[in-house]
Amino acid sequence: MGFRVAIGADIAGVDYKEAIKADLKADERIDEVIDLGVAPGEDVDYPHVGVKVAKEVAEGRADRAILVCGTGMGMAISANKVPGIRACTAHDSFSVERLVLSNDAQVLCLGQRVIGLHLARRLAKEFFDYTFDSSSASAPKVDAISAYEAELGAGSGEARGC
Ligand SMILES: O=C[C@H](O)[C@H](O)COP(=O)(O)O
Repeated sequence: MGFRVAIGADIAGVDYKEAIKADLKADERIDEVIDLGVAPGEDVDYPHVGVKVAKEVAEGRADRAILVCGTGMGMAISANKVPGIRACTAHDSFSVERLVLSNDAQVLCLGQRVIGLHLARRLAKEFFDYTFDSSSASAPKVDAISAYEAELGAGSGEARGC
């Protein structure tokens, strides 16, 4: 079974998002591309798109996601607010490899104002070359991130009286 991929951008990233979406649709490793905006010409601030796309992954409707804004950084910061999400900007091949193999990240963030279109398209493609190995030496480190998230999440829930 192939990947279900959610994709999103703000107005500063929509051109790359459209190009990457077309590439993903032509990629035989990908079963479904879920475009959560923005549409060309539409202007929605990046946190709203980043969280919406991250929830698509966290709630199980997508396996991975790609987010594009001006730098990739605002999208990453926003997506990481969704529990269970590991998102980061990666603008070189080695970082994209380690993003999956070291960090088990589900979300790749790219900056349209930082890297060229051809590199962005190449990195988006490479993101699907890798699968995290849960028996690797990296796994306990990712587990530690999840444990901190659970501990801190439980604490804040209690503080809110949830
Ligand atoms: O990280 C934020 C993005 O780069 C966004 O596209 C632009 O944000 P700004 O308009 O606040 O610079």
